[in-house]
Amino acid sequence: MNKTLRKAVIAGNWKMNKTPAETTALINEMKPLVANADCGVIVCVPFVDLCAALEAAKGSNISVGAQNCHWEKSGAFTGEISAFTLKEMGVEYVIIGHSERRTYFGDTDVTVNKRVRAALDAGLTVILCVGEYLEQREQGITAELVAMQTKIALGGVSKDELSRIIIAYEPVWAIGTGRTATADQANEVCASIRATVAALYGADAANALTIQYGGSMNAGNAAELLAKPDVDGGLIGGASLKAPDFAKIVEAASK
Ligand SMILES: O=C[C@H](O)COP(=O)(O)O
Repeated sequence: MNKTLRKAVIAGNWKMNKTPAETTALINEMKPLVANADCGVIVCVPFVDLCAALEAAKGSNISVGAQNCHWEKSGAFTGEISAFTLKEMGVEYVIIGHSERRTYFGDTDVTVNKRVRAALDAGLTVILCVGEYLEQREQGITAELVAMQTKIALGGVSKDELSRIIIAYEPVWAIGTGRTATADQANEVCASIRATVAALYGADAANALTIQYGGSMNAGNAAELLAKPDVDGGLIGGASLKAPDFAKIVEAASK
């Protein structure tokens, strides 16, 4: 697989952090620090911060994403937000299937697939998260599990639409724990995801797919992880909330 065909993408997942005013301040701090990036730069902010983020990011190389979307266009779904609403606002990306959604809010492989479908229909680009729990890694079923998550999530997604999919491999045991997968572990699973996608869509499509690693990636370990042949970027939680740290990861991805 030829990594040079793919541009790295660094996405910050702010999770449930930052108010609108804090969003404006953080993006304004980030803008000059990432202005020369030679990689995609995305910030995925809470729904209520999207307006502030879009306004602050205007004219910069920072793109804005949401952290979830519902699969229906509209209707009686209290507390949910549709992909079409996000698109109309000017949002370009949406994270779907994050393990925190799967663990705390009942997202399943099936609803992840429905959300992916809706996001693509609305014209968004999806950051699709897959990954295993520690027990599953210890059982030796990581590759199978991640392949299954990937296959179900991509059900009904065409080869053309795959160009609007980024997959983020996030081992659940490495999220917010400070315990990072080794670069070899991250690369091994990213490569297995690419093989799954190759079996579904062919080698060319798989070779063009951006596959990120997420799970305690930070300014100190990013370069080693990003140097691996199948790791094409990062989905960053904690370290994306500090502009200098996020900028260092972006710099590591730009080399
Ligand atoms: O979406 C981001 C991941 O959950 C990683 O979070 P973290 O960098 O805080 O471990």
